[in-house]
Amino acid sequence: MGKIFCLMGKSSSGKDTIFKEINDDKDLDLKPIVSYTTRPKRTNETNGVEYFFINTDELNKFEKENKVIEKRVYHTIHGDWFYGTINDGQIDLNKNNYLLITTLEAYKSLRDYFGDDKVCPFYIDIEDGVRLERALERERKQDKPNYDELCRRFLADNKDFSDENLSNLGINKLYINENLENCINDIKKDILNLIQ
Ligand SMILES: Nc1ncnc2c1ncn2[C@@H]1O[C@H](COP(=O)(O)OP(=O)(O)OP(=O)(O)O)[C@@H](O)[C@H]1O
Repeated sequence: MGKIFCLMGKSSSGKDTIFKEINDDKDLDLKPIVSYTTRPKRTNETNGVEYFFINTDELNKFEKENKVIEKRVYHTIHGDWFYGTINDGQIDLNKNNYLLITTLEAYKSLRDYFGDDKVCPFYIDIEDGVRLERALERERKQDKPNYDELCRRFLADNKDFSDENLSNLGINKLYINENLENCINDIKKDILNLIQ
């Protein structure tokens, strides 16, 4: 039976960067689970790669069809942005192992839905000062940098990913993303052990 590997971490901890490398690794041969969001696409993002970008009507349609495995809402300064995992036919644990970026809440929902032997957490961490610098550098490159949202998310993430929340979910291993290559290698090694 396949497994679902969940990459988690605060904003700008490096999830997207690490996801791309792990996803490209031929030895691991993981299939990506692409989440859905109603937030606007960033300049360098592609629909169906980082996320499927949908509107709230499309999300409501999935709900009516009972296809929403989990969803969360963020009350941003631009209104509510939804993120979620949709049972759209992407996931078949008889055939593949999967990789996705997710939140603690979503990890818990996935674990409840598929079972905790199938859903494995990979929590990425980096010192807050470094994370803020990386977030700012990334935001500056956007067509319309949104520094208010960057600050809101930075503060919100520190609550969402508190030590207490992590320990309540039994997540006690952190993958420190100081040196990208080392962090990726640690994650790859542990995933390989879990799928062999
Ligand atoms: N080890 C690293 N060293 C230096 N820069 C890094 C490292 N890891 C990631 N970055 C850079 O930090 C920024 C944030 O990384 P990334 O976009 O992957 O984070 P994220 O966790 O997916 O963020 P978000 O949840 O906000 O989308 C990017 O510009 C990325 O290139």
